[in-house]
Amino acid sequence: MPSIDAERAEHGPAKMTARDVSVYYGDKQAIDTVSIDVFSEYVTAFIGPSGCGKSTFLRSLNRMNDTIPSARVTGKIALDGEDIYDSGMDVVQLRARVGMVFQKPNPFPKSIYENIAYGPRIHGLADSKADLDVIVEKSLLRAGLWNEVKDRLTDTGTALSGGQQQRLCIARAIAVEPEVILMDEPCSALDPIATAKIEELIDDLRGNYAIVIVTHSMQQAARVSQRTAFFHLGHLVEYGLTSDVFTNPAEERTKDYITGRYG
Ligand SMILES: Nc1ncnc2c1ncn2[C@@H]1O[C@H](COP(=O)(O)OP(=O)(O)OP(=O)(O)O)[C@@H](O)[C@H]1O
Repeated sequence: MPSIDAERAEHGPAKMTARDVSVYYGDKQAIDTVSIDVFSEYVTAFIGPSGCGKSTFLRSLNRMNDTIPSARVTGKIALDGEDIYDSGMDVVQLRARVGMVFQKPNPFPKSIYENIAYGPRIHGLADSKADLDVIVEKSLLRAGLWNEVKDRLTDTGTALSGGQQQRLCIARAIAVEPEVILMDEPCSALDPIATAKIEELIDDLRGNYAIVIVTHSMQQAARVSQRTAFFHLGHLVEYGLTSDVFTNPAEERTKDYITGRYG
């Protein structure tokens, strides 16, 4: 496993750090004292058997768990060194900086244009309609969707194919200039061709963001990520270079999982 000091020397400080993070739903503990550093310009994959807490931990990184009344987070999570659970943290602003893409594409029931324009408008990123037009075009271009939708920007986003809807959701996240993009099984509702397009897109985007992806597919983790974190029963068992985790795991439990012994 590459040391965090080596990562810092290469990439500067971690974009996000979690220290001794535990997450509870009522009395039930779903995540147990997880510490991890996430770096810009990397795709970090969270893998592990169903129910091990991957999504729970992912959601704690932009306080999406706040929307679940029974959920409680302890420990410390920082973005650029700033505690995201501090009472002074603006959660709307945090979720723009740490964007999220969900398992099921969830465009707003509005036009393609409006799906992208909404965030930049409420975050004051555009002074004029012309500015907004530029943001919409740039975001759709970056998400690899512009050519497919440029002549139908007023059509409703929900009329697009599943893969296009997911790229629209990625464009929507990008439009508010995030630093981190969290993706919770972003391809699980898509066919193999749409999945391949999203994977290509993740690779294209990686240079500009810290990307964290939860995936059930070890092949996908191996294809898209440079770092892999293996979770089991709420614990972070192993975190390291994807190539090491898949070819030479340090922990027996990781080996059992990647060789298909459980999961
Ligand atoms: N809203 C919730 N209320 C109560 N318990 C929950 C809630 N969401 C998740 N859990 C529980 O927390 C544990 C971790 O769930 P989580 O969805 O984070 O795991 P996961 O690894 O992402 O699973 P999967 O791969 O199946 O999506 C599970 O035992 C689950 O039942």
